[in-house]
This record gives sequence, C-alpha cells and structure tokens, in this order.
Amino acid sequence: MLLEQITQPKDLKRLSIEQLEQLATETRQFLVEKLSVTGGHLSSNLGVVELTIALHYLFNSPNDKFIFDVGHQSYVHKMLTGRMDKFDTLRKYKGLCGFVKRSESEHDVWEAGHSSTSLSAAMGMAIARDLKGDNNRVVAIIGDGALTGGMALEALNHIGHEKKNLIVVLNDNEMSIAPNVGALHNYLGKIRSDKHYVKVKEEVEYLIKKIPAIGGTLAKTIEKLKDSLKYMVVPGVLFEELGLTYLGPLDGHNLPVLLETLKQAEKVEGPVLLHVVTLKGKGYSPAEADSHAWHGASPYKIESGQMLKSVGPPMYTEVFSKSLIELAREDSRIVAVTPAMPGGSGLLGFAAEFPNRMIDVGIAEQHAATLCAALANEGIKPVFAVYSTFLQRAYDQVVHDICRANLNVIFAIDRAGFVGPDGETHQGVYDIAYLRSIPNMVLMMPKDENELRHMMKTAVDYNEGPIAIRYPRISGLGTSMDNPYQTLPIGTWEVLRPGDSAVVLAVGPMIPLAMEAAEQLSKDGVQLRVVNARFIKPMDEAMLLQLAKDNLPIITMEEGALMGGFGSSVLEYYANQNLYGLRIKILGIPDYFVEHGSVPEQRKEVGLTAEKLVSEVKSLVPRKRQHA
Ligand SMILES: Cc1ncc(C[n+]2csc(CCOP(=O)(O)OP(=O)(O)O)c2C)c(N)n1
Ligand SMILES: CC(=O)[C@@H](O)[C@H](O)COP(=O)(O)O
Ligand SMILES: [Mg+2]
Repeated sequence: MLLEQITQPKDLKRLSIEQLEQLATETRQFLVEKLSVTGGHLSSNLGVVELTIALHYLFNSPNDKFIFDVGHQSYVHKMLTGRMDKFDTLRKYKGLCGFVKRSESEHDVWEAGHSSTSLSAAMGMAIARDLKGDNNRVVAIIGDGALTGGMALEALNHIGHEKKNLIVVLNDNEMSIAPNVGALHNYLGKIRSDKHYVKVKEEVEYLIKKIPAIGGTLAKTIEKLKDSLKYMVVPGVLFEELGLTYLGPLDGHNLPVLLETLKQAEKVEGPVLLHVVTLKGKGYSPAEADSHAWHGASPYKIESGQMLKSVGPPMYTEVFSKSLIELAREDSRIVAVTPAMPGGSGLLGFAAEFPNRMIDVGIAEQHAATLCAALANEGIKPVFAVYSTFLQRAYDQVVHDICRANLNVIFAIDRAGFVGPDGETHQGVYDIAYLRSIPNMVLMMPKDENELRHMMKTAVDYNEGPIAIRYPRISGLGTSMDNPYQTLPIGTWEVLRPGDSAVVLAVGPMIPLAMEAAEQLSKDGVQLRVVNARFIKPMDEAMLLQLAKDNLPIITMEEGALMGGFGSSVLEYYANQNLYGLRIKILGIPDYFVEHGSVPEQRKEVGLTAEKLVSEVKSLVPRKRQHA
C-alpha cells in the first residue's frame, strides 16, 4: 500500500504519475472505510482526492500555503500530512477536527468552518508575504458553492485590483450542499458544458500567431481583435475581466492534466483562477448518486450505502418542517428563505409543495436577511430558516434592515446550542447574546417539540415586528402534539414543577436536566421550582418580581454563552430594579470556544448537567432546609 509510505507531503515527490493514481485509489478506499464508522463530510472529500494530491506533489506545504474554503474537504490534506492514524477519532471529543486546525499540524495554516473566507485569507497572506519579502505560493481552494458567498466576491474584487501572485483553485462540482444555485453557477455551467470555447480559442490563437509580426496601427487592431475575440472564446472572461488569469475548465480527476495546469498557473504573473471540474462523491457510487445526502454522512454500511439513522422522537428540524407546511397551507403569505441549506433546515418538503415559495439564495446570509426584510415590507410573511452560527454572518442586516424597521420577519434558528461534531466554528451559542440586545426583537425557545409548533403559530400570528424561534440539533422529547395550534402570550413563562426551596429558570433543552435535578433534590427535601423560560426576550417581568418577593435562590440555565446571555439579562433586570441581595447563579457556556465532540460531552465539559444544577442549588439553599 502506497498510502502507508506517505507520512508527509514530500514523500509524494518520489512517486510516478502511475503511483500517484494508485495513491488516489487507496485514498478513496481509506476515506470510505473510515467514514463508514465515524461519519463526516464524505462526498466533498471524495471529490478532491486528485486535486489535493496534485497540490501537495507540486508545491511545498507549509511554506507554500494551502487555504481550504470551509475546510470540510480537508480530510485528504490531513491524510497526506501525517494524520492518517487519527482518523478513527475524526470529529470525536478531543479527536481529529473535521475542519482545518492549526493546532493539529504546521500544514494547517488557515482555519475555517464558515464558507467563503478563503479568498480574503489568501489575499492577506499574499500581501503579508510581499511585505516580508518572502516568495512562497498562496493557494486558495474554494468550491463553487462557497464562491456564491458575498465575502468571496468582495475578495475577488480586491484580488483583481491588487494583482498579487496567488492561485485560486475553483473546485466546481455543481454542488453546494444541495445543488448549487445562482447566476454564477449558471455561468460556470455554460463554461463546463460548452467544449466549443476551448476549440475556437485554440484556432483563434493559432491564427493570430500565424500573422507575421508587424508594428503600427495594424498590430494594435490585431490586439483589439484578440481582446474582442476573448469575449467569444475565453471561457472565464468574467474572471479575466476582474483581473485574474483564467485557466480551465479542466478535469479535476486527471492527475497529469492537473499537474500540467498547476505548473502553468505557477508561472503566471499575478492572480490566477484555475477552474477545476470534479464529481462530488467520486469513487463511491451511493455518494456519486446523491452527493447531497452524502455531504454530511452518518455512519453507514459500505456495501449497501445504508446510513445508520438514529431512532426515537423526531428531530426539532423535522417538527419545524412539518408545522411550516401546515401553516403555509393556511396562510399564503408564508415564504421560506434559506441560504443554501434547504436540506439541513428541513425545507425540502416545503419546496416540493410550494416550489415558488421556497427561496434558496446560495451561501448568502446577508442577502437572505435583507431579502426577508423587503418581503416583509411588502406584506409577505418570510420565514428565514438559518442555523444559529450562520446567522452571525447577517448581524448588521438583522439590526439595520429588519429590527430597526420593525418588520415582520420570522427567524427559524436551527442548530441553536451545542451542535456536537462540527465543533467550535458551528456552535449555535451566541444568538441569545447577539439578538436579545436588538430593539424590537422577540426571542423564544421551546421546551419540547410540541411547544415548537405553538411557537411557529405564535410567530405567524405575530405582526408587531421580528420574532425568532431557536431550536437545537437534537431529537425532541417524544411529546404528543396538541391540535389545534395555540398562540402563546408573548413574554410569559410557565411553572413546570412547583417548589419553594429554590427556582431554576431553564431555557429549552436545559429543562429536562432541570427536571432531573429537581427529582434528585426532592429526595433531600429540597423543592426546586422549574420554570420554562420560553421567552428569552421579552422576559416574564411579573414572575421575576414575584420571585424577588419570594426571596428564593434563583438559578438560570441556558445552552448559550454566559456573556450577554439569558442569565445576564436576569442579572441586569434585578440590578436595574435595585433588587440586590438576591441569591442568583447563572449557568451557561463559559468564555471560550467549545470544540467538537458529542452534545452530552460538550455539556459535561462546561457543567450544563443535572448534577451541576443539584450542587449549585444545594450551595444556595440554607442547610437547615435540606434533610441532613
Ligand atoms: C457562512 C456559511 N454558510 C453555510 C455553510 C454551510 N455549508 C457548508 S459546506 C457548504 C457548501 C459548500 O459548497 P462548495 O463550496 O461547493 O463545496 P463542496 O462541498 O461542493 O466541495 C455549505 C452551504 C457554511 N459552512 N458557512
Ligand atoms: C460544513 C458545513 O458547514 C455543513 O456541512 C455543516 O456541517 C452542516 O451541519 P449539519 O450536519 O448540522 O446540517
Ligand atoms: Mg461544490
């Protein structure tokens, strides 16, 4: 096995083309086998096997810098840089990260997880290189999906202007997570499909070379002719006009072609865009057939391609999906907007039933937010379906275009809280802090999937401005679903369990932990009152005042950043009411980035457990009130 001989990139350099091709075969086999156990981003990585081998064969990482956009397709890079032995721990707690990670290797020079940052990073590294007088190569590897992200276009604008030496490898597999969308995608499709370009271009260049060298106006005319012909024959004219040299399109699985074109690219002065065409999922037929489903694969049986799906209650996303469809059947104003996550956000069923009411804008959260503002401005009821972590990308639009204008936008914030294997770049733990401080925003989180349905109805009926529902990347509790839907009174909490020793104000998935702690505490004679703090903003101020009067110890519990979170707002409230002397403890996520693992492992790491709540309550309740 050649793969076993590769412990660092320079081991590639002694291999022949045939051996590199053999290595590609072994690499695919390794990925399919390892990820059948761990799960992970299989189809993206299968698509970049030859490309990654070619890059490490030709260039000299880490001196030459590889910047992977998103970084979900960096498994081959990790294999070739000495981490094959760690793949059994991929995306596991304290194991190999599923994205590029500087602490793992000197070859990991730039981290991501969020899309469309690679070109900005490449530009920064190229400028720094030139300021320092270095001469290393800077190579960004960006997918056709990531190229639809606004940041990528901002960077292209700058790259074309500055004309620094750098290489952009556009990995075009026609897919984002779902099929890619947008005018750029269509443009790339035209280039990919029309072989006419390459033929005519070669003929024109041959003819122009034939014209004997002459001076004066004729030469200028010929130059102009060549330029105007460029519009007809050069496929990447869009990029050429932006100031990049376009090379391609080329077969991203053909190693000799890749190596030859990369060598060409290396010689070009200024920025180069290499348009590489690949097949997402290549080499594993279930992934080739459905690269969307195999983008984020669960563990699977290799032979059958059967993914091992979790059994039990429905995921919150599924409940959101079904209730959105039910509500949309009754209300034609409802439109769903997604920034390139129709599958993950549970909108495929909605799109099937309401094809002209589901809008996928590509990886463009900022555009999606302001689009929703305009839809609401015109009387439409937009549901902005977005992961908590990706909503961070549109913070200004939420403030400037939606909340300030007090427009009726519904935010369906999925993956709110810990997300597990995707880790620190994807944790949905800042939205409480970053949303509650915006005027006009209503923010709620359900205790279970049944209450999620009622919150959906509450949001659709709400016409006083923006309203957000956040829900986690976990299964529900298996509760039965009320029919009909109920509309919840805004700003009201509910007591789920009485108690007069202490009270916990619990948010969302913290409630089952609070109920478990209450059970344990009652055995010691401590009666913990459990409150469903389902409205994070506005809070139930009547209840807060009553709790102060009762002078009970108060604990808040949220799966969100403590800094600026729900607990902070309770502290702020009491301080502003001059209600000092209350015994209050806030539980949440401390001020650091929690890395990948399972959600229970992440909760345990930060102390979001029933045990922790029990000990906190006991520390606040006078001993005399506890059984000895
Ligand atoms: C800001 C942001 N929005 C959404 C995502 C979710 N996401 C991860 S990968 C991906 C698709 C990327 O497509 P492409 O760049 O073409 O890579 P491929 O998987 O096709 O190789 C998306 C939408 C993200 N990581 N970051
Ligand atoms: C790499 C990326 O950002 C997405 O693929 C993300 O991992 C999807 O997350 P879910 O698996 O929670 O849909
Ligand atoms: Mg793609």
